[in-house]
Amino acid sequence: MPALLGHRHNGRLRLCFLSYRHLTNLARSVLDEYAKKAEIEVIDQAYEAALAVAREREASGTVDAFVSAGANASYLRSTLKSPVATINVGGYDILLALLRARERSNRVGIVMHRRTIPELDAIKGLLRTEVEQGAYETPDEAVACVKGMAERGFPVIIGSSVVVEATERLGMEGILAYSVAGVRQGLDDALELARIARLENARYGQLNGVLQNVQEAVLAVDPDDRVTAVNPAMEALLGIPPNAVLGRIAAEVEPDLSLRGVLASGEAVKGSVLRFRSRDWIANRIPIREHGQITGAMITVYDARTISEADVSLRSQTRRRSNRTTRYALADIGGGSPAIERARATARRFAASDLTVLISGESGTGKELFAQAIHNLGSRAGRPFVAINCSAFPDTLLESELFGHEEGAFTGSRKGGKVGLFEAAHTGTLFLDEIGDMPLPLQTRLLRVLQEREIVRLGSVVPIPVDLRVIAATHQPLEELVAQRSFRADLLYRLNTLRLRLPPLRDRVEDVTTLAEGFVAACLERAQADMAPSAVVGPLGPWFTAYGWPGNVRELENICERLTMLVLQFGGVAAIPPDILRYDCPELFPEPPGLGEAGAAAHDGDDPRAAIESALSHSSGNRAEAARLLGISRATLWRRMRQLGIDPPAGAGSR
Ligand SMILES: Nc1ncnc2c1ncn2[C@@H]1O[C@H](COP(=O)(O)OP(=O)(O)OP(=O)(O)O)[C@@H](O)[C@H]1O
Repeated sequence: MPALLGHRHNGRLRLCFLSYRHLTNLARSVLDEYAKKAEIEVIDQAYEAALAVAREREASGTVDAFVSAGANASYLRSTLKSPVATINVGGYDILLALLRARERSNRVGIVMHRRTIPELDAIKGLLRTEVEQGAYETPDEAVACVKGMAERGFPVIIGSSVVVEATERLGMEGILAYSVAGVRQGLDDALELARIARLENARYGQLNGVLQNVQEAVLAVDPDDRVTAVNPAMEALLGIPPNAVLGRIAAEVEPDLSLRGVLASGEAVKGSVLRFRSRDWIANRIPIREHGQITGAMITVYDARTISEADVSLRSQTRRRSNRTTRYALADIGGGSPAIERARATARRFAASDLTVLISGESGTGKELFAQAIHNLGSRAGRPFVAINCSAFPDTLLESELFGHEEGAFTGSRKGGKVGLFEAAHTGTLFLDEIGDMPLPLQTRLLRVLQEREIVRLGSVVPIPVDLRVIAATHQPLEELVAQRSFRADLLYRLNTLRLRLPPLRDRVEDVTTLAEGFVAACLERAQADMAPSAVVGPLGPWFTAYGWPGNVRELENICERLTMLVLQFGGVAAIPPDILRYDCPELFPEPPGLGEAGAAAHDGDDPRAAIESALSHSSGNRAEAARLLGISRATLWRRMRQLGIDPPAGAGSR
């Protein structure tokens, strides 16, 4: 069923010739000539009867154009939507008819539909004929006109079929005004109109296809607010059967969808919000103009949820472009120690709420890992997770990173403005790492965002609502920062709603091996090596547990990567030369025991500075000799000296 007013069909052009008696008879010979060009149906009826047939043909879509004459033609044209070509009576036709009439009488009447021909008065003297003209609107008027002329002594009357019939009924002579040439012209016009109608219908068909398939609900009206187009999405929205509103006044179908305002003002109204069937919809009303004239208007209605989904996807694409994705879930958090189990259980609890979380813990204890896990476990999973390290930006840059800016907000601001991370994290989570390093003025702005849930871009005054969860992290004791007045107490209270404290690795040594095996396994997999992680970690267990892990899990991960590379290079832990092991992983491997007290001291003894200085003095500044005395490698000695700020003795060179 078409959703636009119009119809569609293929093949030969189809005409419907609607005329009455005398004209039909006149046309028959001509119609045969046109049989090659079009299918022509001839209907010999007048007025209502003709109209009923025409309507039926139009509804069934079996006719491209109609051809008719006189009153019939005007009647059809005022009622049908399809094109109607008219067979006209030209001046030459009248002249020929007059010449024929004059053979019978020099008193001739001419009765035409709706018109008289003033020029005839000028030539009637030439013809030496008395000519009386009459015009009619309805068949009854035609008959009355003919009767009047008969009474006034006009024995011959020229006119349309109705006139000829009425004249003949009075026993007088009627002459048809139409000519064969006029019929041909009418048929030619009809063919042209039919061809154009076909083109228009094809265009309609294409438009209709688009209309049927757009997701938005669409309704269009003509200048009288009558519905001319509607698509299935709109019918579904209105809860009406297909095509039930075509031709009806839109404002009566649904007052909320009225287009009268737009038709009257000619101005588009975009982005208005409608409440419909307990949902929010966004409507755009647009006038339709052709050659500057308003020929109608249309309304498109979108489900507000679609827009918010698109908004989320757009924002998360921006996020993806800036390499912000969550990689970790709770299952990726390694370790089975009671401390980490407690942290995991807390994270699970926190994920169930939407409150702000503050994660504290030393660097490398997995604060971001936990933040991602909380995000992925909660209702915002799948939405953006945007992380920013507050200590990594100068103050002003941090502000524009977080809040975004309008074009021209400051020198060097990006053309077209920039979406800030608060906006990028909309509907998701913003992870503010190293919150303790956030400058005070920005803390004030952050507090306002947490309270108001809206942001204002730099250089703008328009608040933009944001719906996000904030997870902050710190390795600094924020309470102390509050005491030193470098952190706002009220912000701390706000952030502190849910607090997750992550234990340092040294307090959960039992996790080291498990974690190490996990990191080694990942490395082996990346290198596509067929080796058990325990083959790497097992022999090194004592070293792993003896070390203090100041860098926590990040340091462990790093060392595991280096060790795995060495194992792969040398084919096994035992095959790695001790020197290389010490050189590549000095933090893990103290100098082999038994190399002397000085060596142990140089590594982690009571007074490494004194040990090194004494060895250097014994070796007269020769570093190779000092390293040998200390039982450590030259590289380790050099590194230790740098760490402790021991200058090489003068003149010692690089030996
Ligand atoms: N329990 C854990 N299981 C597995 N990997 C972990 C664990 N904890 C931390 N990691 C890893 O250690 C590294 C550091 O973690 P993360 O970046 O989360 O620490 P952080 O506390 O946020 O560090 P910083 O304060 O320096 O930013 C990451 O590569 C992370 O994958």
